[in-house]
Amino acid sequence: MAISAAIGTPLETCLAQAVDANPALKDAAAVIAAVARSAVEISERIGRGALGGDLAAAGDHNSDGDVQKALDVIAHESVTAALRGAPVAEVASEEAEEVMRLNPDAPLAVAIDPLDGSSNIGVNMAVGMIFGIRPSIKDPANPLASFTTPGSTQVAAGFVTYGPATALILTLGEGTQSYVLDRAEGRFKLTSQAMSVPASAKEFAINASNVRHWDAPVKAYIEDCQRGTEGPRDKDYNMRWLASLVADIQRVLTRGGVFLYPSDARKNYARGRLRLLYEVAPVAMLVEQAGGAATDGQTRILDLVATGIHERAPLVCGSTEEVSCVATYYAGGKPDAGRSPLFGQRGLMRS
Ligand SMILES: O=P(O)(O)OC[C@H]1O[C@](O)(COP(=O)(O)O)[C@@H](O)[C@@H]1O
Ligand SMILES: [Mg+2]
Ligand SMILES: [Mg+2]
Repeated sequence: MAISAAIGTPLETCLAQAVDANPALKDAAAVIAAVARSAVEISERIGRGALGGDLAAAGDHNSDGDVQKALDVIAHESVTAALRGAPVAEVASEEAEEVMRLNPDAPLAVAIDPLDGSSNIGVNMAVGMIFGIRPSIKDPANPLASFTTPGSTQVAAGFVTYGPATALILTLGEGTQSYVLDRAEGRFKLTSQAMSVPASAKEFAINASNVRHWDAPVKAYIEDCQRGTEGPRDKDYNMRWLASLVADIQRVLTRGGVFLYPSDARKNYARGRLRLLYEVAPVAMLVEQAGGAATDGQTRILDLVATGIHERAPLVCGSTEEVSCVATYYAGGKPDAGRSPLFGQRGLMRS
């Protein structure tokens, strides 16, 4: 349901309007309201910085082998407590090894990254939360059933960015909206009814320290971006990398660009770093709903099916021109955009 409410309308009112227009969204709206309440709590905690204790204090390891920081655990506890009061049967959280069972008869399942961008905890940089909401599939023989369907089965998805402003980026399956936390009132208010990713862009985001591990197509694509107007892309690119998926994607949703966390040759990185259910699939839905594209290099993310709740997937997403250009490199080609002959001549002229 596209949101037609005026800018500044509270989230709860926008959700109520969406439910009026499509009653099937009632349960998803209740889940989103619960997630938003938790986000307000976490935002306040983050806003206190070191005054609220050492949020970066190291604890145990999570299912992926990452060290859990204090804020990872605080966020997980806050959001799962909120979801207990919502129509949620199962939760797949980054910070829990197994699927958590909440309200067995409830209609929905939620995949959640309670705290995204953990390396930014404690240094006053943007972090966030990511979630994808799916139908709960009641299959006693398969405890993972709700999470082993394609990302296209998500009924809603969103993320929160705890940055200079706390923002909620949301899709209920038709368009992507943004909200900002009004700190004085402790609630989110609509700031964009329809985010739109420009089709072409001149910014790429990738952790360039991994260049020696990348696959040949990613290396070739980034090299050609770096060659700027002297290469086949014929435009000068800028690079941005915040090490916080939510913040990088909020930028891409706002002014375009491409984000890549590709597979690479490091141990355990054959499918990149990001997790399919609670990072990659929700982001893909948000980006597609804003007119962008999301693939694993070649295949549409929303067609991928997880086989385990912490499974990873490579992610290439953002402006359609860039995402399809990366796919061209993966398919063994080079972009021509009608430019190859000219580029050849210019290359000759410049040599
Ligand atoms: O440290 P790297 O390899 O650049 O990875 C950064 C990526 O890892 C993440 O922090 C992974 O998320 P978590 O912090 O939830 O584990 C992304 O937000 C970010 O894009
Ligand atoms: Mg994350
Ligand atoms: Mg996380």
